[in-house]
Amino acid sequence: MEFKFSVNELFKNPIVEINHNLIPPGFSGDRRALWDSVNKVSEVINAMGEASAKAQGLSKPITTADRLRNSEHRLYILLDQQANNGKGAVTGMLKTGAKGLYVFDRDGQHYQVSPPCVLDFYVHDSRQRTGLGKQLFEHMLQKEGIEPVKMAIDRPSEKLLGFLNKHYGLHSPVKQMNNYVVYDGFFSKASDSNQHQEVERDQSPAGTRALKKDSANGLQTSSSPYGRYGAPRPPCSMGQIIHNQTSTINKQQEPSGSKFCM
Ligand SMILES: CC(=O)SCCNC(=O)CCNC(=O)[C@H](O)C(C)(C)COP(=O)(O)OP(=O)(O)OC[C@H]1O[C@@H](n2cnc3c(N)ncnc32)[C@H](O)[C@@H]1OP(=O)(O)O
Repeated sequence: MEFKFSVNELFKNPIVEINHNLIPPGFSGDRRALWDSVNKVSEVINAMGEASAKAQGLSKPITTADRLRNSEHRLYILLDQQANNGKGAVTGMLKTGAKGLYVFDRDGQHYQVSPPCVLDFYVHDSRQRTGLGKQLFEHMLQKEGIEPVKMAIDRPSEKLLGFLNKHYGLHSPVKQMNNYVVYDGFFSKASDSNQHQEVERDQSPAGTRALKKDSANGLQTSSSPYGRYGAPRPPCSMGQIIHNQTSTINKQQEPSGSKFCM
């Protein structure tokens, strides 16, 4: 995507990270230059946000300069510095950020988590399937020190599911009621000590559940160590409904209606 101004002058590197202050990395200049740069960054974000929404068939953009300004999200912007007669062009964007979510694993066990999420990902239509998405995604993984499997994906398109499968071997997504998708490794607890995510308190009413932060994605399981609450629980039918495992539900004898694990 080309702009009237030089994106090469605005952004000094082929991939830049923008946060809520909308200031391009490495900016130097007076107040007037700052105002001008922030306006140009906003124009880039709004144009890419709109193109992304259009590509995903959304009625309105989920990425705008205003929304970024009022969030803790990070937006990675990918440039082609050779394009547009040396002025450069913007070829991709990727927005990430932590979200407080309830997620269910395949057994219906629920977790309160605040994982890093893929929120909006777009490569310009004319440049898709040429490896730019991988380049941008890899940069993000490295900057955020996270594995793809530890991220939650907000309402992924078929293209993104294909992308994650092809490049990271992620398959059989665990679809959530909130339209997020996670993968099986999301729930594993191994090798996460070097990752840092915010831990949230459980909202369970009685406060009887012990909470633990277990993993990169802020995974917390609800566990009740004492008495009958410590006994293994049967599969949760709500979880099975969510994950479309109707055959399992039918096999169970449930005389008095559905059972909820909450
Ligand atoms: C949370 C969210 O943001 S969901 C929305 C994700 N964004 C979109 O769907 C917008 C339109 N799509 C895109 O912008 C891009 O295709 C992206 C961002 C998903 C991937 O970026 P790309 O630069 O195309 O990826 P890259 O070239 O590195 O990898 C290509 C792989 O992605 C997947 N992919 C990309 N485009 C397509 C497509 N049209 N159909 C099916 N799979 C596709 C395939 O696995 C492809 O490998 P293949 O060509 O061997 O089949």
